[in-house]
Amino acid sequence: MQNLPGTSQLSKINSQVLDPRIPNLSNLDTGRGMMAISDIEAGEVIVSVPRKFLITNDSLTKIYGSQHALGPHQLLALHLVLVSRDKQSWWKPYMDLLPIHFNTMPVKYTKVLVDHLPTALKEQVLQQKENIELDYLNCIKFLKTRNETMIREEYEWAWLCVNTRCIHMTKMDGTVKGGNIALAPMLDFLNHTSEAKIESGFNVRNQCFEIKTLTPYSKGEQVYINYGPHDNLAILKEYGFVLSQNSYNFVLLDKEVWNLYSEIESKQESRILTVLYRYAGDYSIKADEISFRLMAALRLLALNGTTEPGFDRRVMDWHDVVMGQTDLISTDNERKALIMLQDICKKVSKQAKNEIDILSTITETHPEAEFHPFALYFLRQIWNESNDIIEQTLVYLSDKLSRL
Ligand SMILES: C[S@@+](CC[C@H](N)C(=O)[O-])C[C@H]1O[C@@H](n2cnc3c(N)ncnc32)[C@H](O)[C@@H]1O
Repeated sequence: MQNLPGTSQLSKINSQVLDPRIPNLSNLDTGRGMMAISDIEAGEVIVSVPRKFLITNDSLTKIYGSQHALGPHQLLALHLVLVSRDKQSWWKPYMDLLPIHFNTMPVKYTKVLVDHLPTALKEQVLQQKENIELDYLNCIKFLKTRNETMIREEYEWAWLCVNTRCIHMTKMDGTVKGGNIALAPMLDFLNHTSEAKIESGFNVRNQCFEIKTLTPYSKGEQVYINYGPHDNLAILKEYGFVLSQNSYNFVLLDKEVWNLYSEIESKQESRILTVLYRYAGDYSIKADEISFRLMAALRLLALNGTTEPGFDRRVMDWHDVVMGQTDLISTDNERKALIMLQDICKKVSKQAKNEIDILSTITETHPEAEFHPFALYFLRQIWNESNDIIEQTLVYLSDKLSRL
């Protein structure tokens, strides 16, 4: 990949092409990326894109006017579709460098793989698909006013370009918070690691969008930015890849905990849910952590029956633990809560192992199915990571129970 002449003021980073057709499933396969061409110190600005090269909502309003109901993501995607049709466009060198497919993103998976996405991810992916469709229909309405049209595939490609490459415009001096999304050519060739520490924003003094690295790099190393504190499920959904090591990974156990609630609450009135109120949902485990909310919910579920005498007293004890005034409600309650979690983990581990087995033979059981090899690799990794977290939690639980 060549630097786009004049589109950025890159000083010490250059770009490198890795052929996307050659499957290389190693940690380093990030597609195209930026490389340090000399040592870079912490605190240096690594990329600086002048305002006139940013594709922002403001710049698009100058082209398309403001008499439309399109949001920034919708309009940026529509703009990419229209510009990609213009073979004489000044932006052609940039357009030619945009990805040609997004087949590693779950939203593009065929049913054979979608059926094996973790439930929470599957729901989010279906929602993303619906968002793309709604945005497409809105843009079609707008195009009709200009006697133009476009096909779904064109728009989906452009929508995903924006999703995976946009920046959030905030001023570097912090005067404007929230900001807006925009495309910043060249800067969007920087890949992600969770180790990278950066500061970014629009510098009002020089009218450039800048990224400053707080991590030093040596000549020849790939330079990274940080897309945010995302676990691999979120990275896969939004960007179509996974990190080989990701300390943000977690397993969500909401469905399993709600099942326990419904078993209890179907027999009695919903007193537990009333008590739970601020701790409802978001029950997760990480490799070395059981979330506070999850333990709070399980301890409540482990209180003896809501209709049995003394329930209100026991709920007060539960409140004391939640407020950090005491560690345990009682040894019996703690044991019950941990055993509940152990049962949940065993069930979820069985499901994860089953998915890993199915995915390991899916190319033989579904020879007709078409999918990108990375898509299958990423999906297997997601399940393996979940299983590792669950197994580590099971080891922790059995140790903890043996010492209670
Ligand atoms: C902003 S673009 C970065 C440039 C991109 N590599 C390219 O070739 O155009 C974001 C995309 O880069 C890829 N990517 C970024 N960081 C990555 C990483 N650590 N590992 C693998 N792919 C990565 C993903 O495909 C993601 O959707």
